[in-house]
Amino acid sequence: MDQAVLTVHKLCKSFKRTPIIEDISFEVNKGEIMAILGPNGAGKSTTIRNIMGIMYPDEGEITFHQYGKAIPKHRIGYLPEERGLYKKVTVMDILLYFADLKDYPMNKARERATYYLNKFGLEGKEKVKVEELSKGMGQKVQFIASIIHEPDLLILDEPFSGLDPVSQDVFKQEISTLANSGMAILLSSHQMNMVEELCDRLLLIHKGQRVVSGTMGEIKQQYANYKCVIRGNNELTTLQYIDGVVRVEGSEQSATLYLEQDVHIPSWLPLLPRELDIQELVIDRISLHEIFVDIATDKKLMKVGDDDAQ
Ligand SMILES: Nc1ncnc2c1ncn2[C@@H]1O[C@H](COP(=O)(O)OP(=O)(O)OP(=O)(O)O)[C@@H](O)[C@H]1O
Repeated sequence: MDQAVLTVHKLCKSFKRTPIIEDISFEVNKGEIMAILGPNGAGKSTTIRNIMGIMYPDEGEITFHQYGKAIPKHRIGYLPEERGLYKKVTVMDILLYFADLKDYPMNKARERATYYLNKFGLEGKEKVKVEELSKGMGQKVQFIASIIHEPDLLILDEPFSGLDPVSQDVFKQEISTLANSGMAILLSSHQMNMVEELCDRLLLIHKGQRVVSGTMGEIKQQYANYKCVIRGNNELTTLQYIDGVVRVEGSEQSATLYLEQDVHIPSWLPLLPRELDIQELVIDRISLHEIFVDIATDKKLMKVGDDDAQ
């Protein structure tokens, strides 16, 4: 049975009477990685800031199950979108400071700080001032600061932005390890590949509204239709009129045919005209990235408001 750590219920928030978040609901369970996805300006950070009590919802409820409505600051870790640490302080001092803010024992904090600094390739940086770190190093220190006190719930606003691919992988692995140890994790991102590989469930919002939500498996099954890439010299209009094709993108040399939902591939393949020039043919499901782009660019009419995916 899933154990909910955080529930957001029918959250609404407007700025100057303009609705920014409309009726957003989701849960984050123990040991689970939940992602809020959405294009720039979708309302991801606003949702997180309402959870963190940085701003207040106009409507809706936020519940921290074991702790009720009050934000259990000692049990939450938070990596804000606005990065920044006190510049003149050393790395170890800043980490101990954050632990102290959460009343975490100093000896344990020092141990954990050393462990994570080593893990993130920052060994020997304990006495270096924050201002001397590179941007990525600073982000790693800030990440450590968010988990130093062993929170039950970790909220990461765009954790991968500004990191090189190696550091992204280090973060990804660590987030996964933390979830396996029982932490409930909510993260926002627009890096689809990361979310696809890392997260158990996701909520895709667009213009402040839920567009898609569910487990990765449910979302792929429901929205990730097949696509067929054909390399060869073919007229795009010929391809467009093949049964089961929703739209065609690409060039006459390499075209991508997006297929209708529920197309049965063995039945569809014989529908390809015999005169097609096929040098290469690949059939695959569309990726989360493509689902996201389709929605963000309003290419596909998604089922807004369907409750069966959650
Ligand atoms: N304090 C504020 N006052 C007025 N409008 C705001 C405020 N904060 C956010 N907004 C608006 O709310 C919308 C959502 O912003 P938000 O930062 O939540 O988006 P986001 O999904 O996190 O985007 P990004 O991926 O670009 O960080 C935007 O249109 C933004 O301009």
